Amino acid sequence: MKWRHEQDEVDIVIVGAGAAGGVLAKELSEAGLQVVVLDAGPWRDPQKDFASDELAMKSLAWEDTRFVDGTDPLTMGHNNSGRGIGGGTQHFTGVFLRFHESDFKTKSIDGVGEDWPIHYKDLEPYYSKIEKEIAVSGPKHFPWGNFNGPYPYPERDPLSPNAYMFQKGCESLGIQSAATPVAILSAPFEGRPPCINRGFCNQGCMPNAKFSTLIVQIPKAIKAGAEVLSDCMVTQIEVNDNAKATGVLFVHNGVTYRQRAKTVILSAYVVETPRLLLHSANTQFPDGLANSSGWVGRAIMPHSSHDVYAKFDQEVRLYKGSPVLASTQDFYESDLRRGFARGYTIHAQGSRPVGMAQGISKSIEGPVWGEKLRQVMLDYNHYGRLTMVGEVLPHWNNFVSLSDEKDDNGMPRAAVTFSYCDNDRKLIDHAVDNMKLILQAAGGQIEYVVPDTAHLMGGCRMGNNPATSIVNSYGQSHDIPNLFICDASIFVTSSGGNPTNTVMALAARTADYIIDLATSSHKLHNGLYSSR
Ligand SMILES: Cc1cc2nc3c(=O)[nH]c(=O)nc-3n(C[C@H](O)[C@H](O)[C@H](O)COP(=O)(O)OP(=O)(O)OC[C@H]3O[C@@H](n4cnc5c(N)ncnc54)[C@H](O)[C@@H]3O)c2cc1C
Repeated sequence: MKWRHEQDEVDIVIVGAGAAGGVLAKELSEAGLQVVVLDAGPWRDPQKDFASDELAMKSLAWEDTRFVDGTDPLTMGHNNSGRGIGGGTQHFTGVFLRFHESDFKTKSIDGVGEDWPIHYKDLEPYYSKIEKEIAVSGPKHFPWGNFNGPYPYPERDPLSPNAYMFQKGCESLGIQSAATPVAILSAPFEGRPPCINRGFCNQGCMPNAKFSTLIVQIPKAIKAGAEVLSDCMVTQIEVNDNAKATGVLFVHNGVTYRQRAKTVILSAYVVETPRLLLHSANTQFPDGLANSSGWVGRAIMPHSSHDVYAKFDQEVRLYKGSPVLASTQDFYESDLRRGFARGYTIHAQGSRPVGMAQGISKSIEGPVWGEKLRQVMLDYNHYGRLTMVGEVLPHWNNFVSLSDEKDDNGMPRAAVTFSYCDNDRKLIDHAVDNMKLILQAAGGQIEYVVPDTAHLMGGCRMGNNPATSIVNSYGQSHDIPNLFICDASIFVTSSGGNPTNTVMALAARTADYIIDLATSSHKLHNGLYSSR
Protein backbone atom coordinates (compact mmCIF):
# COMPACT_ATOMS: atom_id res chain seq x y z
CA MET A 1 0.00 0.00 0.00
CA LYS A 2 1.21 3.48 -0.88
CA TRP A 3 -0.08 6.69 0.64
CA ARG A 4 0.95 10.31 0.48
CA HIS A 5 2.15 10.66 4.05
CA GLU A 6 3.75 7.24 4.37
CA GLN A 7 7.16 8.68 5.28
CA ASP A 8 5.92 11.69 7.25
CA GLU A 9 5.35 12.47 10.86
CA VAL A 10 2.06 14.25 10.28
CA ASP A 11 0.52 16.76 12.68
CA ILE A 12 -2.54 14.67 13.40
CA VAL A 13 -3.64 11.08 12.86
CA ILE A 14 -7.34 10.41 13.48
CA VAL A 15 -8.53 6.86 14.07
CA GLY A 16 -12.11 6.56 12.82
CA ALA A 17 -13.95 8.64 10.21
CA GLY A 18 -17.40 8.66 11.83
CA ALA A 19 -19.40 11.49 13.41
CA ALA A 20 -16.54 12.85 15.52
CA GLY A 21 -13.65 11.85 13.22
CA GLY A 22 -15.30 13.54 10.24
CA VAL A 23 -15.74 16.85 12.08
CA LEU A 24 -12.17 16.75 13.42
CA ALA A 25 -10.74 15.97 9.98
CA LYS A 26 -12.54 18.91 8.41
CA GLU A 27 -11.81 21.46 11.12
CA LEU A 28 -8.16 20.54 11.63
CA SER A 29 -7.26 20.31 7.94
CA GLU A 30 -9.06 23.57 7.15
CA ALA A 31 -6.92 25.16 9.89
CA GLY A 32 -3.84 24.11 7.94
CA LEU A 33 -2.78 21.09 9.97
CA GLN A 34 -1.49 18.00 8.18
CA VAL A 35 -4.12 15.32 8.83
CA VAL A 36 -4.32 11.59 8.08
CA VAL A 37 -7.56 9.73 8.85
CA LEU A 38 -7.65 5.95 9.07
CA ASP A 39 -10.89 3.98 9.07
CA ALA A 40 -11.22 0.22 9.43
CA GLY A 41 -14.14 0.01 7.02
CA PRO A 42 -14.81 0.69 3.35
CA TRP A 43 -15.44 3.88 1.42
CA ARG A 44 -18.94 3.63 0.04
CA ASP A 45 -20.59 5.50 -2.78
CA PRO A 46 -24.19 6.22 -1.70
CA GLN A 47 -25.56 5.86 -5.23
CA LYS A 48 -23.87 2.51 -5.84
CA ASP A 49 -23.48 0.95 -2.41
CA PHE A 50 -26.60 1.92 -0.44
CA ALA A 51 -29.34 -0.52 -1.43
CA SER A 52 -33.04 -0.45 -0.61
CA ASP A 53 -32.53 -3.74 1.14
CA GLU A 54 -32.88 -4.12 4.90
CA LEU A 55 -30.85 -7.31 5.20
CA ALA A 56 -28.01 -6.40 2.84
CA MET A 57 -27.49 -3.05 4.54
CA LYS A 58 -26.83 -4.67 7.93
CA SER A 59 -23.28 -4.71 6.56
CA LEU A 60 -22.99 -1.00 7.37
CA ALA A 61 -22.47 -2.01 11.00
CA TRP A 62 -19.41 -3.24 12.87
CA GLU A 63 -20.00 -6.97 12.47
CA ASP A 64 -16.88 -8.47 14.10
CA THR A 65 -17.57 -10.86 16.94
CA ARG A 66 -17.87 -9.28 20.37
CA PHE A 67 -18.71 -11.21 23.50
CA VAL A 68 -21.62 -9.89 25.54
CA ASP A 69 -22.74 -10.66 29.06
CA GLY A 70 -24.31 -9.11 32.16
CA THR A 71 -27.95 -9.44 33.13
CA ASP A 72 -29.00 -7.44 30.06
CA PRO A 73 -26.45 -8.37 27.36
CA LEU A 74 -26.39 -5.83 24.54
CA THR A 75 -27.19 -6.84 20.98
CA MET A 76 -24.19 -5.60 19.03
CA GLY A 77 -24.25 -4.72 15.34
CA HIS A 78 -26.52 -2.70 13.10
CA ASN A 79 -28.42 -0.88 15.82
CA ASN A 80 -25.43 0.48 17.69
CA SER A 81 -22.37 0.73 15.46
CA GLY A 82 -21.07 1.81 12.09
CA ARG A 83 -18.02 0.88 10.07
CA GLY A 84 -16.46 2.69 7.17
CA ILE A 85 -16.05 6.33 6.14
CA GLY A 86 -18.97 8.13 7.78
CA GLY A 87 -19.17 5.63 10.66
CA GLY A 88 -22.59 5.45 12.30
CA THR A 89 -23.81 8.55 10.45
CA GLN A 90 -24.17 6.48 7.27
CA HIS A 91 -27.21 4.65 8.61
CA PHE A 92 -28.27 6.66 11.66
CA THR A 93 -31.86 7.82 11.79
CA GLY A 94 -30.89 11.48 11.62
CA VAL A 95 -32.64 12.66 14.82
CA PHE A 96 -30.59 15.69 15.82
CA LEU A 97 -31.23 16.88 19.37
CA ARG A 98 -29.27 18.98 21.82
CA PHE A 99 -28.68 17.87 25.38
CA HIS A 100 -30.31 20.00 28.08
CA GLU A 101 -28.45 21.91 30.78
CA SER A 102 -29.53 19.32 33.39
CA ASP A 103 -27.78 16.55 31.42
CA PHE A 104 -24.41 17.98 32.35
CA LYS A 105 -25.17 18.13 36.08
CA THR A 106 -27.06 14.97 37.06
CA LYS A 107 -25.02 14.44 40.22
CA SER A 108 -25.57 17.98 41.50
CA ILE A 109 -29.23 18.11 40.53
CA ASP A 110 -30.45 14.57 41.13
CA GLY A 111 -27.68 12.85 43.07
CA VAL A 112 -27.18 10.24 40.33
CA GLY A 113 -24.51 9.65 37.69
CA GLU A 114 -21.72 12.21 37.54
CA ASP A 115 -21.35 15.85 36.56
CA TRP A 116 -19.62 16.68 33.28
CA PRO A 117 -16.71 19.12 33.45
CA ILE A 118 -18.63 21.41 31.06
CA HIS A 119 -21.99 23.16 31.00
CA TYR A 120 -24.54 23.45 28.21
CA LYS A 121 -23.25 26.95 27.44
CA ASP A 122 -19.80 25.52 26.60
CA LEU A 123 -21.34 23.49 23.78
CA GLU A 124 -23.98 25.99 22.66
CA PRO A 125 -21.88 27.74 19.97
CA TYR A 126 -20.77 24.36 18.64
CA TYR A 127 -24.31 22.99 18.47
CA SER A 128 -25.28 26.08 16.45
CA LYS A 129 -22.26 25.76 14.16
CA ILE A 130 -22.87 22.07 13.38
CA GLU A 131 -26.63 22.50 12.90
CA LYS A 132 -25.99 25.34 10.47
CA GLU A 133 -23.29 23.45 8.59
CA ILE A 134 -25.56 20.51 7.90
CA ALA A 135 -28.81 22.52 7.65
CA VAL A 136 -30.79 20.70 10.32
CA SER A 137 -34.55 20.81 9.61
CA GLY A 138 -36.66 21.51 12.66
CA PRO A 139 -39.64 23.37 14.04
CA LYS A 140 -39.83 27.13 14.46
CA HIS A 141 -40.53 26.49 18.13
CA PHE A 142 -39.06 23.48 19.92
CA PRO A 143 -40.75 23.41 23.34
CA TRP A 144 -38.06 21.77 25.47
CA GLY A 145 -34.52 22.36 26.74
CA ASN A 146 -32.28 25.39 26.31
CA PHE A 147 -32.70 25.86 22.58
CA ASN A 148 -36.21 26.51 21.35
CA GLY A 149 -35.49 27.13 17.69
CA PRO A 150 -35.81 28.20 15.03
CA TYR A 151 -33.64 25.63 13.25
CA PRO A 152 -31.63 26.54 10.14
CA TYR A 153 -34.11 24.81 7.81
CA PRO A 154 -37.91 24.53 8.17
CA GLU A 155 -39.41 21.41 9.73
CA ARG A 156 -40.21 18.51 7.46
CA ASP A 157 -43.63 18.76 5.86
CA PRO A 158 -45.58 16.56 5.47
CA LEU A 159 -44.80 14.30 8.43
CA SER A 160 -45.47 10.56 8.21
CA PRO A 161 -48.84 8.91 9.01
CA ASN A 162 -47.18 7.34 12.09
CA ALA A 163 -46.08 10.81 13.26
CA TYR A 164 -49.59 12.24 12.77
CA MET A 165 -51.06 9.28 14.68
CA PHE A 166 -48.61 10.02 17.54
CA GLN A 167 -49.46 13.72 17.57
CA LYS A 168 -53.17 12.91 17.73
CA GLY A 169 -52.60 10.61 20.73
CA CYS A 170 -50.43 13.20 22.49
CA GLU A 171 -52.94 15.98 21.90
CA SER A 172 -55.82 14.08 23.40
CA LEU A 173 -53.73 13.41 26.54
CA GLY A 174 -52.45 16.98 26.88
CA ILE A 175 -48.87 15.94 26.04
CA GLN A 176 -46.90 18.42 23.93
CA SER A 177 -45.35 17.08 20.72
CA ALA A 178 -43.33 18.70 17.96
CA ALA A 179 -41.80 17.91 14.61
CA THR A 180 -38.41 16.30 15.32
CA PRO A 181 -35.23 18.21 14.45
CA VAL A 182 -33.50 15.99 11.89
CA ALA A 183 -30.26 16.08 9.92
CA ILE A 184 -32.31 15.40 6.79
CA LEU A 185 -32.90 18.22 4.36
CA SER A 186 -36.30 19.85 3.96
CA ALA A 187 -35.04 21.96 1.02
CA PRO A 188 -31.99 21.85 -1.29
CA PHE A 189 -28.62 22.61 0.33
CA GLU A 190 -25.08 22.67 -1.08
CA GLY A 191 -26.08 20.66 -4.15
CA ARG A 192 -27.96 18.05 -2.12
CA PRO A 193 -31.69 17.44 -2.68
CA PRO A 194 -34.43 17.55 -0.06
CA CYS A 195 -35.78 14.26 1.30
CA ILE A 196 -38.14 12.39 -1.01
CA ASN A 197 -39.50 10.20 1.82
CA ARG A 198 -37.97 7.04 0.47
CA GLY A 199 -37.73 5.85 4.06
CA PHE A 200 -34.49 3.85 3.90
CA CYS A 201 -32.52 6.17 6.23
CA ASN A 202 -31.23 3.22 8.27
CA GLN A 203 -29.94 1.52 5.14
CA GLY A 204 -27.92 4.55 4.00
CA CYS A 205 -29.45 7.50 2.17
CA MET A 206 -29.00 6.99 -1.56
CA PRO A 207 -30.07 10.50 -2.71
CA ASN A 208 -27.85 12.25 -0.08
CA ALA A 209 -30.76 14.11 1.55
CA LYS A 210 -29.67 12.79 4.93
CA PHE A 211 -26.42 14.15 6.30
CA SER A 212 -23.46 11.88 6.97
CA THR A 213 -19.82 12.81 7.47
CA LEU A 214 -19.16 10.62 4.41
CA ILE A 215 -20.85 13.20 2.17
CA VAL A 216 -20.43 16.44 4.14
CA GLN A 217 -17.30 16.77 6.31
CA ILE A 218 -14.97 14.21 4.72
CA PRO A 219 -15.07 15.73 1.20
CA LYS A 220 -14.35 19.16 2.74
CA ALA A 221 -11.46 17.71 4.74
CA ILE A 222 -9.98 16.21 1.58
CA LYS A 223 -10.38 19.49 -0.25
CA ALA A 224 -8.42 21.13 2.55
CA GLY A 225 -5.61 18.59 2.17
CA ALA A 226 -6.48 15.71 4.54
CA GLU A 227 -5.54 12.19 3.50
CA VAL A 228 -8.36 9.76 4.29
CA LEU A 229 -7.64 6.04 4.06
CA SER A 230 -10.32 3.33 4.18
CA ASP A 231 -9.95 -0.38 5.06
CA CYS A 232 -7.15 0.44 7.48
CA MET A 233 -7.71 -1.14 10.89
CA VAL A 234 -5.60 0.51 13.60
CA THR A 235 -4.32 -2.14 15.98
CA GLN A 236 -1.88 -0.26 18.21
CA ILE A 237 -1.11 3.21 19.49
CA GLU A 238 2.62 3.68 19.83
CA VAL A 239 4.13 5.56 22.78
CA ASN A 240 7.79 6.47 23.43
CA ASP A 241 9.76 6.38 26.69
CA ASN A 242 8.70 9.94 27.47
CA ALA A 243 5.07 8.86 27.60
CA LYS A 244 4.32 10.64 24.33
CA ALA A 245 2.22 9.09 21.57
CA THR A 246 4.26 8.76 18.38
CA GLY A 247 1.71 7.32 15.94
CA VAL A 248 -0.28 4.19 15.20
CA LEU A 249 0.12 0.79 13.59
CA PHE A 250 -2.60 -0.28 11.18
CA VAL A 251 -3.42 -3.33 9.07
CA HIS A 252 -4.44 -3.10 5.41
CA ASN A 253 -5.00 -6.31 3.44
CA GLY A 254 -3.17 -8.35 6.08
CA VAL A 255 -0.04 -6.15 6.08
CA THR A 256 0.91 -3.92 9.02
CA TYR A 257 1.95 -0.30 8.40
CA ARG A 258 2.93 2.65 10.60
CA GLN A 259 1.66 6.22 10.50
CA ARG A 260 3.78 8.55 12.60
CA ALA A 261 2.08 11.60 14.05
CA LYS A 262 2.68 14.38 16.52
CA THR A 263 -0.84 14.04 17.91
CA VAL A 264 -3.05 10.95 17.92
CA ILE A 265 -6.85 11.26 18.14
CA LEU A 266 -9.04 8.23 18.78
CA SER A 267 -12.55 8.52 17.35
CA ALA A 268 -13.29 4.80 17.07
CA TYR A 269 -16.51 4.75 19.19
CA VAL A 270 -17.46 3.16 22.46
CA VAL A 271 -16.17 -0.38 22.06
CA GLU A 272 -13.18 0.07 19.75
CA THR A 273 -11.63 3.11 21.46
CA PRO A 274 -11.26 1.38 24.87
CA ARG A 275 -10.24 -1.82 23.10
CA LEU A 276 -7.38 0.00 21.36
CA LEU A 277 -6.25 1.69 24.57
CA LEU A 278 -6.31 -1.58 26.52
CA HIS A 279 -4.58 -3.49 23.74
CA SER A 280 -1.82 -0.86 23.49
CA ALA A 281 -0.58 -1.65 27.02
CA ASN A 282 3.21 -1.74 27.43
CA THR A 283 5.67 -1.93 30.32
CA GLN A 284 5.26 1.77 31.01
CA PHE A 285 1.44 1.54 30.90
CA PRO A 286 0.73 -2.07 31.89
CA ASP A 287 -3.03 -1.53 32.31
CA GLY A 288 -3.44 0.09 28.93
CA LEU A 289 -2.87 3.63 27.69
CA ALA A 290 -4.51 6.59 29.43
CA ASN A 291 -5.68 4.21 32.13
CA SER A 292 -3.95 5.27 35.35
CA SER A 293 -7.44 5.74 36.80
CA GLY A 294 -8.56 2.24 35.82
CA TRP A 295 -11.66 3.78 34.17
CA VAL A 296 -10.83 2.88 30.53
CA GLY A 297 -13.77 0.84 29.25
CA ARG A 298 -15.87 1.59 32.35
CA ALA A 299 -19.30 3.20 32.67
CA ILE A 300 -20.55 2.44 29.17
CA MET A 301 -24.20 3.28 28.59
CA PRO A 302 -26.71 2.53 25.84
CA HIS A 303 -30.03 4.31 25.71
CA SER A 304 -32.93 2.13 26.72
CA SER A 305 -35.00 1.97 23.56
CA HIS A 306 -38.10 -0.18 24.04
CA ASP A 307 -40.60 -0.10 21.17
CA VAL A 308 -44.36 -0.39 21.55
CA TYR A 309 -46.47 -1.58 18.60
CA ALA A 310 -50.23 -1.04 18.35
CA LYS A 311 -52.68 -2.17 15.71
CA PHE A 312 -55.09 0.29 14.12
CA ASP A 313 -58.28 -0.23 12.11
CA GLN A 314 -57.02 2.20 9.52
CA GLU A 315 -53.70 1.85 7.69
CA VAL A 316 -50.63 3.57 9.19
CA ARG A 317 -47.93 2.22 6.85
CA LEU A 318 -44.83 2.35 9.02
CA TYR A 319 -42.50 2.39 6.02
CA LYS A 320 -43.59 5.86 4.91
CA GLY A 321 -41.24 8.82 5.27
CA SER A 322 -38.17 9.32 7.44
CA PRO A 323 -38.48 6.96 10.42
CA VAL A 324 -38.68 9.70 13.09
CA LEU A 325 -40.60 12.90 12.37
CA ALA A 326 -42.45 13.70 15.64
CA SER A 327 -41.37 13.52 19.27
CA THR A 328 -42.11 14.60 22.81
CA GLN A 329 -39.69 15.56 25.57
CA ASP A 330 -42.42 16.19 28.17
CA PHE A 331 -40.89 13.40 30.30
CA TYR A 332 -37.25 14.41 29.84
CA GLU A 333 -36.45 16.18 33.11
CA SER A 334 -36.34 14.47 36.49
CA ASP A 335 -39.56 14.35 38.47
CA LEU A 336 -38.75 12.45 41.64
CA ARG A 337 -42.47 11.84 42.30
CA ARG A 338 -42.21 9.27 39.52
CA GLY A 339 -39.91 7.14 41.70
CA PHE A 340 -36.81 7.40 39.53
CA ALA A 341 -34.28 10.01 38.42
CA ARG A 342 -33.80 11.50 34.94
CA GLY A 343 -36.08 10.93 31.95
CA TYR A 344 -36.65 10.14 28.30
CA THR A 345 -37.79 11.22 24.86
CA ILE A 346 -40.58 9.45 22.99
CA HIS A 347 -40.40 9.31 19.20
CA ALA A 348 -42.96 8.16 16.68
CA GLN A 349 -40.62 5.78 14.89
CA GLY A 350 -41.41 3.95 11.69
CA SER A 351 -40.13 0.50 10.90
CA ARG A 352 -39.61 -1.40 7.71
CA PRO A 353 -41.08 -4.92 7.51
CA VAL A 354 -37.94 -6.93 8.33
CA GLY A 355 -37.21 -4.66 11.29
CA MET A 356 -40.73 -5.12 12.62
CA ALA A 357 -40.67 -8.90 12.12
CA GLN A 358 -37.32 -9.18 13.89
CA GLY A 359 -38.51 -6.89 16.67
CA ILE A 360 -41.80 -8.53 17.52
CA SER A 361 -40.21 -11.98 17.39
CA LYS A 362 -38.45 -10.89 20.60
CA SER A 363 -41.41 -9.13 22.25
CA ILE A 364 -42.08 -9.52 25.97
CA GLU A 365 -45.52 -10.93 25.14
CA GLY A 366 -43.67 -14.09 24.10
CA PRO A 367 -41.99 -15.18 20.91
CA VAL A 368 -43.90 -14.52 17.70
CA TRP A 369 -42.85 -17.12 15.16
CA GLY A 370 -44.03 -19.15 12.18
CA GLU A 371 -47.70 -18.88 11.22
CA LYS A 372 -48.43 -16.30 13.91
CA LEU A 373 -45.62 -14.06 12.64
CA ARG A 374 -46.90 -14.48 9.08
CA GLN A 375 -50.42 -13.44 10.11
CA VAL A 376 -49.13 -10.37 11.96
CA MET A 377 -46.96 -9.32 9.04
CA LEU A 378 -49.92 -9.61 6.66
CA ASP A 379 -51.38 -6.74 8.71
CA TYR A 380 -48.09 -4.77 8.68
CA ASN A 381 -49.79 -1.74 7.15
CA HIS A 382 -52.08 -1.42 10.18
CA TYR A 383 -49.35 -1.14 12.80
CA GLY A 384 -48.07 2.04 14.44
CA ARG A 385 -44.96 2.22 16.60
CA LEU A 386 -43.45 4.44 19.28
CA THR A 387 -39.90 4.25 20.63
CA MET A 388 -38.29 5.65 23.75
CA VAL A 389 -34.80 7.08 24.16
CA GLY A 390 -34.27 6.57 27.88
CA GLU A 391 -31.42 7.77 30.06
CA VAL A 392 -29.30 4.91 31.43
CA LEU A 393 -27.15 5.76 34.43
CA PRO A 394 -23.37 5.22 34.32
CA HIS A 395 -21.98 2.37 36.44
CA TRP A 396 -18.47 1.01 36.89
CA ASN A 397 -19.80 -2.52 36.41
CA ASN A 398 -20.88 -1.85 32.82
CA PHE A 399 -17.70 -2.13 30.82
CA VAL A 400 -15.66 -3.07 27.76
CA SER A 401 -12.74 -5.45 28.33
CA LEU A 402 -10.46 -7.70 26.29
CA SER A 403 -11.44 -11.34 25.89
CA ASP A 404 -9.01 -14.26 25.54
CA GLU A 405 -9.99 -14.86 21.91
CA LYS A 406 -8.12 -13.05 19.12
CA ASP A 407 -9.37 -11.69 15.80
CA ASP A 408 -7.67 -12.06 12.41
CA ASN A 409 -5.33 -9.17 13.21
CA GLY A 410 -4.19 -10.77 16.45
CA MET A 411 -6.17 -8.28 18.57
CA PRO A 412 -8.14 -9.66 21.51
CA ARG A 413 -11.84 -9.50 20.74
CA ALA A 414 -13.86 -7.06 22.81
CA ALA A 415 -16.11 -8.24 25.62
CA VAL A 416 -19.03 -6.01 26.63
CA THR A 417 -20.74 -6.39 30.00
CA PHE A 418 -24.03 -4.59 30.64
CA SER A 419 -26.84 -4.69 33.21
CA TYR A 420 -29.62 -2.20 33.85
CA CYS A 421 -29.90 -0.76 37.37
CA ASP A 422 -33.12 -0.34 39.31
CA ASN A 423 -33.49 3.31 38.22
CA ASP A 424 -33.09 2.33 34.55
CA ARG A 425 -35.83 -0.30 34.86
CA LYS A 426 -38.30 2.04 36.57
CA LEU A 427 -37.68 4.65 33.90
CA ILE A 428 -38.34 2.08 31.16
CA ASP A 429 -41.61 0.97 32.79
CA HIS A 430 -42.76 4.57 33.00
CA ALA A 431 -41.94 5.25 29.35
CA VAL A 432 -43.61 2.05 28.14
CA ASP A 433 -46.79 2.93 30.08
CA ASN A 434 -46.85 6.39 28.49
CA MET A 435 -46.22 5.01 25.00
CA LYS A 436 -49.14 2.62 25.48
CA LEU A 437 -51.40 5.47 26.63
CA ILE A 438 -50.50 7.60 23.60
CA LEU A 439 -51.09 4.75 21.15
CA GLN A 440 -54.41 3.91 22.78
CA ALA A 441 -55.48 7.57 22.78
CA ALA A 442 -54.78 7.59 19.03
CA GLY A 443 -57.14 4.63 18.58
CA GLY A 444 -54.65 1.76 18.58
CA GLN A 445 -54.80 -1.58 20.33
CA ILE A 446 -51.54 -2.43 22.12
CA GLU A 447 -49.99 -5.59 20.71
CA TYR A 448 -46.24 -5.83 21.36
CA VAL A 449 -43.58 -4.34 23.62
CA VAL A 450 -40.07 -5.00 22.29
CA PRO A 451 -37.06 -4.45 24.59
CA ASP A 452 -34.18 -2.81 22.78
CA THR A 453 -31.22 -0.46 23.24
CA ALA A 454 -29.52 2.13 21.02
CA HIS A 455 -26.64 4.63 20.93
CA LEU A 456 -23.64 3.48 22.95
CA MET A 457 -21.83 6.10 25.04
CA GLY A 458 -19.11 6.24 27.69
CA GLY A 459 -16.11 4.02 28.36
CA CYS A 460 -13.50 6.84 28.35
CA ARG A 461 -15.32 9.53 30.25
CA MET A 462 -14.18 13.11 30.56
CA GLY A 463 -13.67 14.84 33.90
CA ASN A 464 -11.52 17.19 35.89
CA ASN A 465 -10.27 14.49 38.23
CA PRO A 466 -7.62 12.20 36.68
CA ALA A 467 -8.40 9.58 39.33
CA THR A 468 -11.92 9.03 37.99
CA SER A 469 -11.74 10.04 34.32
CA ILE A 470 -9.64 9.47 31.21
CA VAL A 471 -9.65 12.83 29.43
CA ASN A 472 -10.28 16.48 30.20
CA SER A 473 -13.22 18.33 28.71
CA TYR A 474 -11.34 18.73 25.40
CA GLY A 475 -10.74 15.01 25.07
CA GLN A 476 -7.08 15.32 26.01
CA SER A 477 -5.77 12.33 27.93
CA HIS A 478 -4.74 13.09 31.50
CA ASP A 479 -1.82 10.66 31.20
CA ILE A 480 -0.56 11.25 27.64
CA PRO A 481 -1.16 14.89 26.61
CA ASN A 482 -0.69 14.38 22.86
CA LEU A 483 -3.25 11.55 22.87
CA PHE A 484 -6.84 12.75 22.45
CA ILE A 485 -10.07 10.78 22.59
CA CYS A 486 -13.00 12.34 20.84
CA ASP A 487 -16.13 10.29 20.17
CA ALA A 488 -19.19 9.07 22.08
CA SER A 489 -16.91 7.25 24.52
CA ILE A 490 -16.07 10.46 26.38
CA PHE A 491 -19.70 10.99 27.48
CA VAL A 492 -20.12 11.13 31.25
CA THR A 493 -23.87 10.47 31.30
CA SER A 494 -26.23 9.44 28.53
CA SER A 495 -29.12 11.97 28.68
CA GLY A 496 -32.64 11.15 27.49
CA GLY A 497 -32.03 12.24 23.91
CA ASN A 498 -30.17 11.09 20.80
CA PRO A 499 -26.44 11.82 21.13
CA THR A 500 -24.88 12.64 17.76
CA ASN A 501 -25.35 16.42 17.83
CA THR A 502 -23.41 16.34 21.12
CA VAL A 503 -20.72 14.01 19.69
CA MET A 504 -20.16 16.45 16.82
CA ALA A 505 -20.33 19.60 18.97
CA LEU A 506 -17.70 18.10 21.29
CA ALA A 507 -15.53 17.28 18.27
CA ALA A 508 -15.79 20.85 16.96
CA ARG A 509 -14.81 22.13 20.43
CA THR A 510 -11.85 19.74 20.62
CA ALA A 511 -10.74 20.85 17.16
CA ASP A 512 -10.76 24.50 18.28
CA TYR A 513 -8.70 23.57 21.33
CA ILE A 514 -6.11 21.69 19.27
CA ILE A 515 -5.91 24.51 16.73
CA ASP A 516 -5.43 26.94 19.60
CA LEU A 517 -2.63 24.84 21.05
CA ALA A 518 -0.99 24.44 17.68
CA THR A 519 -0.97 28.16 17.05
CA SER A 520 -0.25 29.39 20.56
CA SER A 521 2.84 29.49 22.68
CA HIS A 522 1.75 26.22 24.33
CA LYS A 523 3.45 24.41 21.44
CA LEU A 524 1.15 21.48 20.87
CA HIS A 525 3.73 19.14 19.44
CA ASN A 526 6.75 19.26 21.65
CA GLY A 527 5.05 18.12 24.80
CA LEU A 528 5.43 21.43 26.60
CA TYR A 529 1.78 21.66 27.47
CA SER A 530 -0.04 19.83 30.20
CA SER A 531 -3.51 18.36 30.07
CA ARG A 532 -4.55 19.88 33.39
C1 LIG B 1 -29.08 2.41 13.32
C2 LIG B 1 -28.59 3.61 14.07
C3 LIG B 1 -29.43 4.71 14.22
C4 LIG B 1 -28.97 5.83 14.91
N1 LIG B 1 -29.79 6.92 14.97
C5 LIG B 1 -29.35 8.04 15.58
C6 LIG B 1 -30.15 9.22 15.57
O1 LIG B 1 -31.22 9.27 14.97
N2 LIG B 1 -29.68 10.32 16.22
C7 LIG B 1 -28.49 10.31 16.89
O2 LIG B 1 -28.15 11.32 17.50
N3 LIG B 1 -27.71 9.21 16.88
C8 LIG B 1 -28.09 8.09 16.24
N4 LIG B 1 -27.29 6.98 16.19
C9 LIG B 1 -25.99 7.01 16.91
C10 LIG B 1 -24.87 7.61 16.09
O3 LIG B 1 -24.64 6.88 14.94
C11 LIG B 1 -23.61 7.66 16.95
O4 LIG B 1 -23.90 8.43 18.11
C12 LIG B 1 -22.43 8.32 16.27
O5 LIG B 1 -22.18 7.76 15.01
C13 LIG B 1 -21.20 8.15 17.16
O6 LIG B 1 -20.12 8.83 16.58
P1 LIG B 1 -18.63 8.40 16.84
O7 LIG B 1 -17.77 9.33 16.08
O8 LIG B 1 -18.44 8.26 18.30
O9 LIG B 1 -18.49 6.91 16.23
P2 LIG B 1 -18.84 6.36 14.79
O10 LIG B 1 -19.65 7.30 14.01
O11 LIG B 1 -19.38 4.98 15.00
O12 LIG B 1 -17.43 6.25 14.08
C14 LIG B 1 -16.44 5.36 14.51
C15 LIG B 1 -15.59 4.96 13.30
O13 LIG B 1 -14.38 4.38 13.78
C16 LIG B 1 -14.00 3.33 12.91
N5 LIG B 1 -13.11 2.46 13.68
C17 LIG B 1 -13.38 1.77 14.81
N6 LIG B 1 -12.29 1.11 15.23
C18 LIG B 1 -11.30 1.40 14.36
C19 LIG B 1 -9.93 1.01 14.28
N7 LIG B 1 -9.38 0.22 15.19
N8 LIG B 1 -9.20 1.47 13.24
C20 LIG B 1 -9.74 2.30 12.32
N9 LIG B 1 -11.05 2.70 12.36
C21 LIG B 1 -11.81 2.25 13.38
C22 LIG B 1 -15.31 2.69 12.51
O14 LIG B 1 -15.19 1.98 11.30
C23 LIG B 1 -16.24 3.91 12.40
O15 LIG B 1 -16.28 4.39 11.08
C24 LIG B 1 -27.69 5.85 15.50
C25 LIG B 1 -26.86 4.75 15.33
C26 LIG B 1 -27.29 3.65 14.62
C27 LIG B 1 -26.34 2.52 14.44
